[in-house]
Amino acid sequence: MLTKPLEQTYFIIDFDSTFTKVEALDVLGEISLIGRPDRDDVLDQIRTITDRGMAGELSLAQSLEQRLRLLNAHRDHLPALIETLMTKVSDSFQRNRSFLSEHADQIYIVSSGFKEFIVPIVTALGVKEDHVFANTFEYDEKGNIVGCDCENPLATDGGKVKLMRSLQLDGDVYVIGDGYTDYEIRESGLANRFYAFTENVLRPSVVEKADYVSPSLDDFLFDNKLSRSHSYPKSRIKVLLLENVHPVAVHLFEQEGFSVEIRKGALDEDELIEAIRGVHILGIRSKTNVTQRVLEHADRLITIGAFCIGTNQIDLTACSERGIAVFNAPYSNTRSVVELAIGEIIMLIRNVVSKSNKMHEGVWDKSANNSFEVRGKKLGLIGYGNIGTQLSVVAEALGMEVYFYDVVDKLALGNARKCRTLEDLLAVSDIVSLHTDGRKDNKNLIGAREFGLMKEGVIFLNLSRGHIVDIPALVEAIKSGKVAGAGIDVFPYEPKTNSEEFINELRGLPNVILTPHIGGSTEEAQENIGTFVPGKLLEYINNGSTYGSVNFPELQLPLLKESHRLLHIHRNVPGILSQLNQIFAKHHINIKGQYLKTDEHIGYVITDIAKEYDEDVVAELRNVENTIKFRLLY
Ligand SMILES: NC(=O)c1ccc[n+]([C@@H]2O[C@H](COP(=O)([O-])OP(=O)(O)OC[C@H]3O[C@@H](n4cnc5c(N)ncnc54)[C@H](O)[C@@H]3O)[C@@H](O)[C@H]2O)c1
Ligand SMILES: O=C(O)[C@H](O)COP(=O)(O)O
Repeated sequence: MLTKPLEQTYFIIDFDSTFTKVEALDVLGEISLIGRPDRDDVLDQIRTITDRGMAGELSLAQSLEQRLRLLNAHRDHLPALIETLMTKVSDSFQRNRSFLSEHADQIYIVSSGFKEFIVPIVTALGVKEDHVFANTFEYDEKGNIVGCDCENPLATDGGKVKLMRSLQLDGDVYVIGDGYTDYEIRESGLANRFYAFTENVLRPSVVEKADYVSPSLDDFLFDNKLSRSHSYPKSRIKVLLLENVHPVAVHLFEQEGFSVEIRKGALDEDELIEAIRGVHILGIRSKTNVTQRVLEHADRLITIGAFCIGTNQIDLTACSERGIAVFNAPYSNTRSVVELAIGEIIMLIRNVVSKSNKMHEGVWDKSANNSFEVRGKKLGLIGYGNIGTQLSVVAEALGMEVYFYDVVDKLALGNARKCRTLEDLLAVSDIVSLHTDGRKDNKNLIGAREFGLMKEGVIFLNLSRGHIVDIPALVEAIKSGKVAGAGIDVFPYEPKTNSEEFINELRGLPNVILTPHIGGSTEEAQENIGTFVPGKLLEYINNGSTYGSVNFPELQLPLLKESHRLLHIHRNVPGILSQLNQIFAKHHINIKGQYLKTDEHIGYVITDIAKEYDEDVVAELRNVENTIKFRLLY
């Protein structure tokens, strides 16, 4: 928080690696040294000198003089430098242009860089030209840059301190910068606070001296309750990703400026309770159970991403009741499951597994007994959703006859035939493949009775969820010969990590392919999921859109432009919308757009309002009875 009124507070901002992402003289070197065989070596030398200067190991005069000599630059290189720097303005400065222009009277740029390139960049974002204090180049008669104006205090050691003394600012002075010379202003007593700016570079020796660390300008503005582009600094949004989620997802969240923690395996309930505190976004796969108990400890959780299809591991009702939106990737790995199922059907019906095992023991058993083609065989699909339908199409292409049974009336694709009952499907199929979702009611859907109804010598596949099949009944059916071959990818209990032993009664049985829940584990699928799910989570976090959520009323919203967006999640009881609108009316709030969608548990109201609003409104909206969660987007 500011300690003096805004008009009596001055913001002294560094240029290189603070206002811009880069050191301008490094960029100038990249331009001026083009074509030189030793370019990379010289650029390395320039960077080393810059870093030593910034860390306080070299005097400023030494650092400037040595770098200018190595640069060999010319006046004609400056337009290209300015053009490049324009694209390198720090992201949070770009986002907060309005702060720079609205408070131009309080903002000064104090830099040991050069006005020739600083002025065009900072004035384009609203800073006043006469508030820029920096060096100027000296040129020879051919336009070569040969040095700098030595009379300028900023060209000398302790230059920023001398300059600040001469400014005689009457009020509080806050310095924002990444370098040691910025800290020196505070050390000299000419500033009240020094904020180490770490968005582009983190210098431990500078951070150590800082009063505060600002990972971005958003953080600085948030901490001082100043006008800003984001209601909450992105660096403070914590993302926890479990179960080896693809690195592309980590990259996407980091690119957004969020703080990301990753863990390789799944966590059990107590471990997750410990880890979930302070987390805003949780990313899991099929093995992490998000229970009511876990959610009771999720003090900051806004949204959960299931980086897979199944969401049966998440207590969706409890999430809705707490206003936590859950998203998954319903299509990204379906093809991978289908390909594995087809491969397994062929391997099992040809008895390849047993033959291969024997070969490894030195047994040559060439025969056609119990080996069949898939062409013309009857494939029975239980569950005709995204995977079942895709498998149906691919299997038909191989010449199989497809039958399916689904609890919902589904359109048959191609020549597939719908079965009226599960019993009808079991009676007709040579191969039975399970593709239902993992809802609790489906526990032991396939047990002794169902195996009894199948054909003798049936091939059985489960690549859906482990609890849907009664494993002792399957073991019995395999031992009796009823099931001639089985492909099982999912199990009622699955090891949490790769170092835990897999214990199951199916181990060691003949013509059984056991796979460690890898139906969706291909490079392609994981990368697809790693891009898709963060896309959904970011749309929700940044824009409020819930399109594709598995537990929230779905709303696809227009992008937020020149408005604030109020997101209100409440228990679905009558009268909430009118209460919200009464509050808006009372405060003369200009509503620019409003959207409402409800489901049986919750209502979701989005209201876009003009940027100028009375802060009391927010408190009143939060206090509306039956409010579950409230967020404000800038
Ligand atoms: N092994 C893996 O790695 C892997 C990968 C992806 C998906 N899966 C699992 O595969 C299964 C299918 O995925 P999907 O994307 O096709 O799901 P989906 O939701 O699109 O389809 C499931 C279908 O099953 C039907 N259904 C539910 N209960 C049924 C029942 N008792 N009898 C008949 N039909 C029933 C539903 O009506 C729905 O049409 C899910 O359990 C999913 O979690 C596993
Ligand atoms: O639900 C799914 O998509 C599959 O079961 C895959 O789960 P996984 O991401 O944990 O492998």
